[in-house]
Amino acid sequence: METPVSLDTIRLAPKVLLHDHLDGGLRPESIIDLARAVDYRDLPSYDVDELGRWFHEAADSGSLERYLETFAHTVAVMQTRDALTRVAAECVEDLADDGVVYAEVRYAPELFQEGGLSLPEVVEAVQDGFRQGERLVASQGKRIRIGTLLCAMRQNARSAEIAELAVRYRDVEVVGFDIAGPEAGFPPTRNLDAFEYLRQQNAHFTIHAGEAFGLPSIWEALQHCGAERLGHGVRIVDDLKTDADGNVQLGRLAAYVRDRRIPLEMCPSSNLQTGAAPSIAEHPIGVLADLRFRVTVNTDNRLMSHCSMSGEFALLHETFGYGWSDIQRFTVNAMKSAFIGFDERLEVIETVIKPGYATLLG
Ligand SMILES: O=c1[nH]cnc2c1ncn2[C@H]1C[C@H](O)[C@@H](CO)O1
Ligand SMILES: [Zn+2]
Repeated sequence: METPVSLDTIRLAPKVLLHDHLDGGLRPESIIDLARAVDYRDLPSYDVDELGRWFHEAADSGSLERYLETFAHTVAVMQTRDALTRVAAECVEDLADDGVVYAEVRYAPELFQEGGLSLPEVVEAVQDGFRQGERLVASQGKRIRIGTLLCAMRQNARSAEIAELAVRYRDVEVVGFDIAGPEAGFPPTRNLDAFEYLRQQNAHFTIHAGEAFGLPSIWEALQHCGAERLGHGVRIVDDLKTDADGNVQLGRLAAYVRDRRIPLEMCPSSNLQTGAAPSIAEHPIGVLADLRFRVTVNTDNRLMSHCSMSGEFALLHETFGYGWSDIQRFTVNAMKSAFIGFDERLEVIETVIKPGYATLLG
């Protein structure tokens, strides 16, 4: 018998997450602990519930720039080796608790040097935390694997250095690179040398594009920079036209994205907060999934958007009526689009995802 789809049953389903920011997913209680440890006095509240609410409300601003301002507090308490390791380990535990079996978690190493850490020290502290978290989860009989993406911030000029760092740590689960931060005024083409280097090294990268800025940003990310995936990419809907008979026509860029199976890392709750989509019912994920773009579902920032993978799927189930076969398709799409090896992706699809959904489908 088919298991009914609900938040609780979605939590049991194996899920794959490609777009989650380490500094956007801290537990409010850990932020308070870490702030006390380093005597950081600027948190808006030292009460766990109130602080959680503050992040969600402050990020609910309708603007990417204001959304990003809330990261000042999480970044401030992540300036030591121990803090980075703890935050990374807790991230793994929280994702595994939610039924995530593979996740690519990203962060910008350049933001964590205020306490004197070198870039390699930052990366090693986070990798230690991910491995600790994976071991803990395995000892509880659950399975999760974490790949890391290193981000360079668009507004800084350190992308070449961060790209080199990603390549240096590629054999210890740093699986790719990204650029993040404010989109308007910082086109991805400012980082061409980094992308050129990554391509020469056969390394993988995704680019935040088409979130706060439209089609030109997506076009540049793909055709100038060579991005393999798009972070968000929601504005690709601007290249769809509905004709008089109600048929949707794809413009050249949208057709390219669909034909080449370019993965869209869509983050519904985050998009509502930054104003990239007006409401969940009008979120482009509906039409893009109908048109069979390679859509994936992601959290972006679990703290700021007060969300989880299971919560995002529950929201989509309520809004668009998606059932297990749709959730499985999004999950397989994500696993196919991961930056780990083909054989490793296949293994997760065949041994974890397909059997998991077969059980739920009954
Ligand atoms: O949705 C986003 N768009 C652009 N940048 C973002 C988004 N969410 C988080 N960031 C930024 C803030 C973090 O400090 C940085 C690295 O994780 O990435
Ligand atoms: Zn993001």
